[in-house]
Amino acid sequence: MKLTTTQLDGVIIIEPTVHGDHRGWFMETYSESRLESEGVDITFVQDNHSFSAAKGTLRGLHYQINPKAQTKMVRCTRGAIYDVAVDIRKGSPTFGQWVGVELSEENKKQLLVPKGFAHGFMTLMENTEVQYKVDEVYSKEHDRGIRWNDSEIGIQWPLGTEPILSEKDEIAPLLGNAEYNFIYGE
Ligand SMILES: Cc1cn([C@H]2C[C@H](O)[C@@H](COP(=O)(O)OP(=O)(O)O[C@H]3O[C@H](C)C(=O)[C@H](O)[C@H]3O)O2)c(=O)[nH]c1=O
Repeated sequence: MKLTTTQLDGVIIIEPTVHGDHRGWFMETYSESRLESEGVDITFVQDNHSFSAAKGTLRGLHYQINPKAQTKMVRCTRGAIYDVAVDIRKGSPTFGQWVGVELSEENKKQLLVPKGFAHGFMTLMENTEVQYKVDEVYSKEHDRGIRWNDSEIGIQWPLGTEPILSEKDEIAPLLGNAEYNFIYGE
C-alpha cells in the first residue's frame, strides 16, 4: 500500500498493492492495521455504494456537520471519477482550497477525505460505481452541501458540460452562506 500526501493536510491518496497473476489480480482494499502503521488511525462503521448512469454526473459537495462529521475513504470500482475534497475548517491555512484526483476502476486509487472537508465527484464515464467507507453513520439532519461551482472555491471540474445534479445540489448554498462547524486543529 502506498500513501501519498496532497497539498491539503490529511487528504491522502492511497494506492493498494495489486497482486496480479494469470487469473487476474487480488488487492487488500482496506486494512485498519496497515493504515495505523502509516499514522492513519480510523475505524469505519459504514460502507456506501453509488451508481451513476451518465457521464458528467456530479454528486456534491457534501459533508455532515459535527457531531456527525465523517471521514471518507473513496474508491471507484467501475468507470472513473474526478474526486474532490475542499478544506472547510475555520482557521485552516488552506481554508477554501481544494484538491482533485482521478479515481478509476483502472488505477484503483483511493482518496482519504478527513472530517472538516467537503467531498464531491464528477463521473468521467457512464455507468460509474463509487464505493466508500465512512467513520460516522449517515445523519440526514447533519447532512450539508456547498454549491459545486462556487467561484470562491474555483474547482476546475474536468468536463466542460453542465453536470447532472440532484435537486439538492442544484440549490446548495455558496461557501459564504453554508453551515459548517469545523475548527482547524480540533
Ligand atoms: C449519503 C447517504 C444517503 N442515503 C440516502 C438518502 C437519499 O434518500 C439517497 C441519496 O442520497 P444523496 O442524494 O445524498 O446521495 P449522494 O448525492 O450520492 O450523496 C453522497 O455523495 C457525496 C459524494 C458524499 O460524499 C456523501 O457521502 C453523500 O452525500 O440515499 C442513505 O441512506 N445513507 C447515506 O449514507
